[in-house]
Amino acid sequence: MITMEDIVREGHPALRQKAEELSFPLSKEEVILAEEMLTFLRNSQDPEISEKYGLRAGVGLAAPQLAISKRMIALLIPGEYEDDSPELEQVMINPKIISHSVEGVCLKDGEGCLSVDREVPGFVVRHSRVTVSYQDTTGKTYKKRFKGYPAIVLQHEIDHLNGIMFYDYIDENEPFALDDDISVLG
Ligand SMILES: OCN(O)CCCc1ccccc1
Ligand code: NI
Repeated sequence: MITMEDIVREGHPALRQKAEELSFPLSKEEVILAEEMLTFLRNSQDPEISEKYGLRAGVGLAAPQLAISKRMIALLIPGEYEDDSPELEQVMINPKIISHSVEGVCLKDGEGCLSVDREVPGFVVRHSRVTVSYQDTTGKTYKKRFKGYPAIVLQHEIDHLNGIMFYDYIDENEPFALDDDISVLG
């Protein structure tokens, strides 16, 4: 199972590389990796398992965070209430933002990252809405629109495939500076 030891931290070259597209059919190892990434997110959100294995809760994970420079991400965004089904539970292969809104959004409390063992305060302004094409592990292609928190998480993960970290967007001099047309979420 994937644990925190498998997640590389800032300074590791994989976090600053452009990851390679995967070709289909996926290898057995790649299919297993996809399942393991989603399982990590489920475990990280489970009070008992996360406590037992010392997992930081995550709603997304990108293969480069495992020092695997491949364009694969996993997303597990809980529903609004405890017993709801997840808002988004998906492994995306070769995800690509094919269009996005002009409007911007950011999370009121900023962002964090499993590969960053420190707080980096500041607003991370992202596209409010994105249209993403991706494939699932069988190679089936999808084109879907996302908004709100899922859109933010998705952009954070796709950034990892391009060697971008959330704090790259934070203005060092004015971390909480905001243009007045940016909506703040959360
Ligand atoms: O790359 C995944 N990861 O580091 C876990 C945190 C994901 C995440 C946290 C805050 C806002 C967007 C995305
Ligand atoms: Ni991250």
